[in-house]
Amino acid sequence: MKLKTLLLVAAIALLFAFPLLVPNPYYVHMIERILIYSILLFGLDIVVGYTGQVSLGHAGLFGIGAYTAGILFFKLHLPFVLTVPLSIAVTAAFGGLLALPALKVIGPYLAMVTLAFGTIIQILINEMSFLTEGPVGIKLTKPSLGSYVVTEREYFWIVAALMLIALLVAHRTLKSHLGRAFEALRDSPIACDCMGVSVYRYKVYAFVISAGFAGLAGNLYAYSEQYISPNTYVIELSILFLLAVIMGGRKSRIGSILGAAIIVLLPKLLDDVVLFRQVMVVLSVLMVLLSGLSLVKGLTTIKKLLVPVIGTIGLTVFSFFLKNITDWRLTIFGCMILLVVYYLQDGIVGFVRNYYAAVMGKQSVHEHTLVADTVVHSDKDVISAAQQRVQSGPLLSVQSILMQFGGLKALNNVDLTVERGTIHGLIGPNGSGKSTMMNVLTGIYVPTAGDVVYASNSVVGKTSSEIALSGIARTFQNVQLFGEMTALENILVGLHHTFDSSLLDVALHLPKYTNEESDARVRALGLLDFVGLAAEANEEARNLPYGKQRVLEIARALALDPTLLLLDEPAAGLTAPDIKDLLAIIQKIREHGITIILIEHHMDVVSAACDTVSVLDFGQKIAEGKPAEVQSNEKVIEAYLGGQAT
Ligand SMILES: Nc1ncnc2c1ncn2[C@@H]1O[C@H](COP(=O)(O)OP(=O)(O)OP(=O)(O)O)[C@@H](O)[C@H]1O
Repeated sequence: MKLKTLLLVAAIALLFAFPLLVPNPYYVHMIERILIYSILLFGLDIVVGYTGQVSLGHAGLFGIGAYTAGILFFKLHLPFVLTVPLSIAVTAAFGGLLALPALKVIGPYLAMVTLAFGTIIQILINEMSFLTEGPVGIKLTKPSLGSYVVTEREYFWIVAALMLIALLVAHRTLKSHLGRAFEALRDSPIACDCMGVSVYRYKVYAFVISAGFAGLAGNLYAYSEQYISPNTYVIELSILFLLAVIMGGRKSRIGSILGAAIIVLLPKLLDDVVLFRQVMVVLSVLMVLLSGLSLVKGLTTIKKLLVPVIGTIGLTVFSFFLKNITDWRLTIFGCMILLVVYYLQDGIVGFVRNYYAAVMGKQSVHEHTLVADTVVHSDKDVISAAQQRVQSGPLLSVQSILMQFGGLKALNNVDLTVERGTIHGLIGPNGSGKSTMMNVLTGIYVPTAGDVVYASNSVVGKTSSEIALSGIARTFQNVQLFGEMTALENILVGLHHTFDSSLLDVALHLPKYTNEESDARVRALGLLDFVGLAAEANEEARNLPYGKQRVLEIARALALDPTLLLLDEPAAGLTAPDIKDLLAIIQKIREHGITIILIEHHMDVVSAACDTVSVLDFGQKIAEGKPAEVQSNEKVIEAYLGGQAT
């Protein structure tokens, strides 16, 4: 930790000393460009790396930031201190606009729509000459502070300072509940909504915050170049930004800076054949050394290394036959991108991180540390049922529910009453409509007809996140964890509702946020302990054994402070000892006054846990009663045996 701080201080000192150490304005300007692009990439990484959305519209946002600065400077003569916040605000507003398609479409469709957004912005800049001066462009001077116009060197320092502030804000945001919400919506949008974290809202937040960074970068770029024109903000630039995030390494600020350096320096490198040869020789030597080490440590096979090693050495040898690199620039660039994207899918930072972890024989290193002096909490503290608004009467009343998919009635006129504090089993053969019922109760499906009354209020028509926040939590038949997040972070997403901090609280680390964060971490650890997963707190959820993933899902659901907990086949795929532990956990949950609906195929689990059981068959309720009664019911036996019972 100390070494890390020392390195950071040294890097910052070196950054500020750079214009003094290397006074050549060409190099100062080049580093300045890297810093500006880094700011944009911090933002783009929020959208691409964290929320998993594609954006080819960021060159357009960059242009909006630059033109806001240019227009305010040129038309209104506003000072730098005003154009900076205005560029951020205007671009953030456009980011909200760009978010709208992301709410409707995903993947290649989103790429197309954001690409169209970028193109429209460029055309508008070109055509709206009355505001933007069209193709002629706008000339600016370096910013002035009062009557004093800053020098090139001083401007570099301003950019460096703003880049560090942007870095800090991005880092803090992404390590907070906001960043966890962004990651959660990428890994499992359904689970995210069912944890009370609205996918809709957080997608918009991600685009707006990301655009704010693009706005700042655009503003600084305008003053840096002192001239802006529409042909800078083209689609190629958006693609380059996207490549920078991927090559540098997504979900990493260092990755963004590396990515920015690559896209600024690579064209220069490909201009100078001698420099290119030198860099390729160094790369080849590094490649051979690292490959040798990997083989010795048994981390990879010769077969896997063959193409990248031969490719790099081949490119190096090829460079010595080149007299002029200009004609080959695009081809070499393409080859490099192919090699990096294909072989370093986690980017350079991801590769280094994984390689280091593998060589050191450790699991991927997580920066999250456990709260040092964790107070040992009683179960009462970590588990608390949501406020029950109505204390008498059934907790849940499902009234004549019809759920139709085309001609198929997955639920056909089903009534269900769940009493408070009970465990209510829901069983039935495959395809009988049990999961459909869960989806109706949690707002994933809106029923064709009928009503669902929970704690005296109808939940039909409410969104999944609204229903979750009203106290209905669930687990999923196919585990829906946030795979790239640790067990602790998964629970923290469940505790999202305990946060009230704004972006400002997070960015400034105000006590409101730091208190909420440390309280949530203590509670998350308590919940992990409750289900016996305290030792796995820092393990990525996707690396946990299946049985542990299932109980982690239960702990995450408990984080929501539910009054009603829906467990969808929690024993599926579990070993006999795991099932025993699961039963103990279910009993403990019940002791805390939480009502449970349990879908289960294991009849021994149902018999052991449930007070009442309802049986569905072909979307209809065919029986209801105590487990023993239901099991001996003729209709139930017939349904399970497919009509062969006599
Ligand atoms: N989104 C959907 N679109 C079309 N049909 C659906 C949809 N969801 C469920 N169904 C159909 O509804 C019926 C009930 O499915 P459901 O998953 O609720 O059954 P289940 O009792 O949970 O089964 P299992 O025990 O196998 O999970 C099935 O015929 C299923 O194919």
